[in-house]
Amino acid sequence: MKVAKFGGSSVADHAMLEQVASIIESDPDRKFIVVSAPGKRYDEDEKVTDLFIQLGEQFNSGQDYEVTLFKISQRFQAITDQLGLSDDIVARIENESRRLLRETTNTTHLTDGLKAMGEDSLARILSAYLNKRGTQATYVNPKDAGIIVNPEPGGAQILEKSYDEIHKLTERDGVVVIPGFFGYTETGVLTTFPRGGSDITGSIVAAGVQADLYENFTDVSSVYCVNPKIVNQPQEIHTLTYKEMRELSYAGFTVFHDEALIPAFQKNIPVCIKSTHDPDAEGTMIVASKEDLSQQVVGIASDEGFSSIYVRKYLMNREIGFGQRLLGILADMDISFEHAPSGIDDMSVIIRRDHIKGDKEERLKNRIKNELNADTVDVIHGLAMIMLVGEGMSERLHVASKATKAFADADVRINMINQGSSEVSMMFGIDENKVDQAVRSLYREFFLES
Ligand SMILES: Nc1ncnc2c1ncn2[C@@H]1O[C@H](COP(=O)(O)OP(=O)(O)O)[C@@H](O)[C@H]1O
Ligand SMILES: N[C@@H](CC(=O)OP(=O)(O)O)C(=O)O
Repeated sequence: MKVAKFGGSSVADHAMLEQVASIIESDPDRKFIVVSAPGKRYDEDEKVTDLFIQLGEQFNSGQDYEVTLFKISQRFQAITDQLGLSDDIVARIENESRRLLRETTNTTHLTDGLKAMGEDSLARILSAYLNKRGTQATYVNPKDAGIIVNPEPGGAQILEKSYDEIHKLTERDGVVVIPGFFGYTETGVLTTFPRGGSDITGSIVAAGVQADLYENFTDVSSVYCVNPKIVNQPQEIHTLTYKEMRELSYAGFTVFHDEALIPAFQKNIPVCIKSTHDPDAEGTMIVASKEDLSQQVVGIASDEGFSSIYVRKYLMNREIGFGQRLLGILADMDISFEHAPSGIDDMSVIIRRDHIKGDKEERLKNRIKNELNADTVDVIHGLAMIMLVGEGMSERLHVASKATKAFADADVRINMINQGSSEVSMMFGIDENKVDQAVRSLYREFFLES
């Protein structure tokens, strides 16, 4: 028994949905299907989820939102027309969106309600389409599926007790189609997972029904060792461990959500990343452990948009609790941090740039200066983090020397190195304008040179 999740790129238009239906029908084990909202059909296209977010923002700021609602309806209308389905589904999208706008007084609940409409509608469409083709299928709302989450709008996390409820889905006949990306709180409030969170739903369902395999269908035929948008046709990765994939996803491999590994991992369910365009290709398996650890680095991930808060205070080393108080200010201001390298009289905290938008940066600096009596507080923007990952990274010195050579070859200055507590990764901070040249050089060093 398998769970198959189809991402936004796999359900972007009617032709993709025809392909999705054939993939489902080609394997009777594909019983539980999780879908995203229609994604981009071409580079400049808009994702349906983004359109729904825009709709909510326009409504909240008193702007005209009719054009956006029309765009959304048209997008679904094109799909249902081409698949020969009734107009009811599209009428429902418009009516339900208007009802949400009219009746939802809480802004965050409204945003989540609208955001979920894309996957919810697509699941209804796919289920109707499968039935039209003669394949018995049922749309199951996440509430009926038992997906119960904590009340954190846009950042939901599954509650453990969901799994027993989800397991009851195995009693259902035919194919079960569940919209990804959202669940319900114990008090019945619709709450979405973080962006890209349909991967998380797929993993939760796989854990709940105790699937033999969680197949994640996307627009690439495997996970590559570097982002294919930076290196043309990089080497494919055939097998990864959960640990490796989680590090890589978190550090920039957007192909699979980093929070989607945990549910599958806890129940030891293997994950396979596969291409909707080429479903017979082997794909990438993500498993608990692998025997061959000869490869030191399996992947190089990169991500931009980081800032460093540099704090200097003479005799910081003698001041017990300084780090705790610094991080306490961040926690108090609801800012999460990524890394915190420190020296004798200095400490840097690396955060995501968008955590200190607007006047928050100035407020943060003032608090650090005043409350910690810091000599210097500087915020440096424009940083990128590059992460080398591999369970076989036992000789880390060797990896570090190869990496620093690659940075030097590419004429890229390293601002920060973090060997980290994780035994499987090594992180480098550099100028974000130099990411592509750095990644290409690292790729040459670790994957092309023998
Ligand atoms: N290392 C990588 N291997 C494969 N794809 C990657 C990698 N890093 C980033 N990506 C990007 O992830 C994309 C697939 O993820 P996403 O767009 O979220 O798909 P979906 O719509 O199926 O959820 C690919 O098109 C690719 O550009
Ligand atoms: N549609 C949601 C959730 C999701 O998982 O989408 P995708 O499969 O396109 O990454 C988003 O855009 O965030």
